[in-house]
Amino acid sequence: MLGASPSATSNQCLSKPPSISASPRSSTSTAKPMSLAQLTTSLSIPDSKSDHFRRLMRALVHQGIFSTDQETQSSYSLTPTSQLMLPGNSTSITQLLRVFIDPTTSDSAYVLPSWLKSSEETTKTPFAVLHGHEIFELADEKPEFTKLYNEGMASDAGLVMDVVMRSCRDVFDGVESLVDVGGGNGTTAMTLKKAFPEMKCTVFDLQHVIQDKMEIDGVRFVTGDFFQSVPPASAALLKSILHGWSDEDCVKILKHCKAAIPNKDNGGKIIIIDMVVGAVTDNEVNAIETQLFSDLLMLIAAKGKERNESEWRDIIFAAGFNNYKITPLIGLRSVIEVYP
Ligand SMILES: C[S@@+](CC[C@H](N)C(=O)[O-])C[C@H]1O[C@@H](n2cnc3c(N)ncnc32)[C@H](O)[C@@H]1O
Ligand SMILES: O=c1cc(-c2ccc(O)c(O)c2)oc2c(O)c(O)ccc12
Repeated sequence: MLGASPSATSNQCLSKPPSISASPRSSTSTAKPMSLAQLTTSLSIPDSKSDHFRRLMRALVHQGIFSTDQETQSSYSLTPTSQLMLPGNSTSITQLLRVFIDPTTSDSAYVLPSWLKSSEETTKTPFAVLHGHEIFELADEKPEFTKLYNEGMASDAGLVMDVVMRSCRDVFDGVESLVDVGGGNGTTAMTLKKAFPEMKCTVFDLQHVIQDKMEIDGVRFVTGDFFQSVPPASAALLKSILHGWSDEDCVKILKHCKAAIPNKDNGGKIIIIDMVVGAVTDNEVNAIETQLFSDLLMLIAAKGKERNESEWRDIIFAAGFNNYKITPLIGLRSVIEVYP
């Protein structure tokens, strides 16, 4: 994928054509469409491979990664999709895409056929069958992959929190303190702290993710295990957590979150940011298809699943909550506010 390739960073003049405005962050750069010759030169592709490269671009145009003028097909521009892959941008998801295409993740898919047929491998994911460890247990053996994974999740947080802050920041209004459960490197909590300076923000995650961080930009870091307990706060945030766990595990995590927040009369709430399969705001066919592929990723790399509303309702009520409200965001995710 050109935009995601480290060698494509010289491709800067493809950034942000003025005609394309669907980037989540509006751009001030003046990007121009590029001809095939300009592209092959800047990507160091020899003339002998120019036509091979043109065929790759043709397929990427068909996929919506680039656009081209219909008549001459002589120049290529970025689309909203490829704008999300530009390096050095706080809403770039290049690092997340690198996690998906890394052989550590993608090779697990090849285990799926034998895994499905085996009655023994019900407690391990295809990922663990291949690597001997689940994804969060690889820090010692594959530190490079764990680093990539944590950076990938942070890049997802950069994009999704940008959308959340633009479309439903009121979800966080009046929240005095918040614990970001499984909050990774703190990207989400830092975005919230910037937007709500009065909010006391805590990131809660495993030792190997947080290491010796104590406090950064007013955000506190606490090490622990959400299957044991969750630090107290007025609200608990679960972003891209529950999709990675079985219904039983989700109920356990949600119960620990419920114990961490004030009761019904005192205004506690849980804020879940995850996919609700079928709850999409636009371009339904593509969005649902991508949600279903994300569900397959959860099948190979995690013990979880992407849930539809009825599946979310079941785990929310099983954990003892009384009420919830779903707000779909642009893209694939929804915000689910959950009340005791
Ligand atoms: C898919 S990532 C999501 C990270 C972050 N919430 C985000 O959306 O960018 C899942 C996170 O859960 C953390 N995690 C996994 N198991 C955990 C546990 N038992 N207790 C606390 N955190 C855990 C992982 O280390 C990782 O940071
Ligand atoms: O490989 C994974 C990928 C993701 C993931 C996160 C945010 C996204 O936007 C997304 O599209 C995928 O989440 C995981 C997870 O939550 C696990 O527990 C285990 C593995 C994964």
